[in-house]
Amino acid sequence: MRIGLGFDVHRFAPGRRLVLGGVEIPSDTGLEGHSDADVVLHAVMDALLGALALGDIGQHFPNSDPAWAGADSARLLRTVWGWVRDRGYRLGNLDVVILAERPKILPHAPAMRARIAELCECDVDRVSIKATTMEKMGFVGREEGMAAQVVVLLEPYEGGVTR
Ligand SMILES: Nc1ccn([C@@H]2O[C@H](COP(=O)(O)O)[C@@H](O)[C@H]2O)c(=O)n1
Ligand SMILES: C[C@@]1(CO)OP(=O)(O)OP(=O)(O)OC[C@H]1O
Repeated sequence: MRIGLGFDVHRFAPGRRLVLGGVEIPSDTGLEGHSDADVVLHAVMDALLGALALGDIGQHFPNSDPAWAGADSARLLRTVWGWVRDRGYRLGNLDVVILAERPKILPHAPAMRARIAELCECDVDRVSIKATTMEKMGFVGREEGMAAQVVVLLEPYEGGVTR
């Protein structure tokens, strides 16, 4: 078994799309980033990479590389998940906490769970999404941006998938 921890932060930016957990959420304010700035999938990828001691997403998809400008983070996660699968692991479970004053995350959690489960080739009941505000404290509380934290457990598995 391997455990991994991921954390990411992105600043709010008016006029940008808000993509979280591979799902576009209607909002007049999105997140700033070189890629689509999907803070949730970035933390998922860092957790997976951490579990296998493969570094972090910045090493594999540098923000100085024009190839990743506007990148769909779901596409990057597919690549990272391929590395996990090729090493003979399946997803045990994955737990996400989104730190955001807004928008309300819970109505979008089922779609995010389904998308992450699809990308990580597992049943949706292995993927959890939770959210909390920061009670108006700190950069999240001031609505400057949002953060996501993820813990993942990988299990050795000859078949490669968890269905
Ligand atoms: N962006 C968010 C933040 C919170 N929630 C949900 O509201 C509950 C209460 O949040 P507190 O920070 O006041 O504890 C939280 O447990 C989530 O269920 C949310 O959906 N989106
Ligand atoms: C995936 C990348 C690619 O530029 O996305 P960014 O939007 O730059 O986001 P960040 O979490 O700051 O760093 C990860 C990068 O590797």
